[in-house]
Amino acid sequence: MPEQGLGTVVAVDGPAAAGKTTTCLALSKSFDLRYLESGRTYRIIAFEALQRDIPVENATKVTGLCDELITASRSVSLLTSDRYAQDKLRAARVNVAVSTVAKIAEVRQRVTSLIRLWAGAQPRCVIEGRDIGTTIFPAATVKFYLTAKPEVRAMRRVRQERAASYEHVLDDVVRRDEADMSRTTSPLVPAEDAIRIDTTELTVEQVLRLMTSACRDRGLEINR
Ligand SMILES: Nc1ncnc2c1ncn2[C@@H]1O[C@H](COP(=O)(O)OP(=O)(O)O)[C@@H](O)[C@H]1O
Ligand SMILES: Nc1ccn([C@H]2C[C@H](O)[C@@H](COP(=O)(O)OP(=O)(O)O)O2)c(=O)n1
Repeated sequence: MPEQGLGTVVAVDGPAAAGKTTTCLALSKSFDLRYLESGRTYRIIAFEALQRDIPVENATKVTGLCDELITASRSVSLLTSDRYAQDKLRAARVNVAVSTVAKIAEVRQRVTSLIRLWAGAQPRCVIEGRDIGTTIFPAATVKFYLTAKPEVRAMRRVRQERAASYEHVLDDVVRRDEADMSRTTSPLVPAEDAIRIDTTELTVEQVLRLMTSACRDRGLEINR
């Protein structure tokens, strides 16, 4: 059982620009939790595939690349590698390629193992992604599923990345929602026991109040 002996895990899942990173970083400070952005690893694999002209549809080649990256970074370090600039991992072409990479079951298995290994070494952590509360840590201490209307999420991302075109960002958000929710392996769905928060009409502070209160109810001790 991968979850045996695990410390506190707060799982935060949901679609793009629902507010996962913002709230995870705040919870990480408030409750002294180590933070992991799991989507970054899928982005690194997609980015490297594009750099090396590996077709992202080729599951065998992408899985081979994934193994190579894991070996080169000595296992879990791939998850937290600072070799990759944020703007490169968030480029439009990576946004497109990452959905295909994230569908590959063998890649998901490897990333899942890395995340479990990483979390096993942390006394307390908060992890954001798409399948943290469903597949990776079904027995997480607290699970959140954040969402918001696609139009609102796209507008947030436009402001965040100073993107030129709202239409392009909305198309990407809707396309990734569809890809993440419809894939066979670990699709994006709320865990049955996740606390669902629709952030469409809530401020970050309001969302954080709900999340903080739920964490305290589950026995997490606040830092400050
Ligand atoms: N409830 C909210 N209201 C307004 N803006 C928000 C809210 N939650 C997040 N944001 C903003 O939306 C953008 C995307 O949020 P982020 O936390 O990166 O989303 P995710 O990690 O789910 O992709 C950021 O600029 C963030 O400040
Ligand atoms: N646990 C995860 C995390 C991300 N993914 C995939 C699906 C997502 O569209 C991409 C990118 O995730 P990321 O969290 O960086 O995306 P956003 O910041 O929410 O836009 O990776 C996944 O399949 N499983």
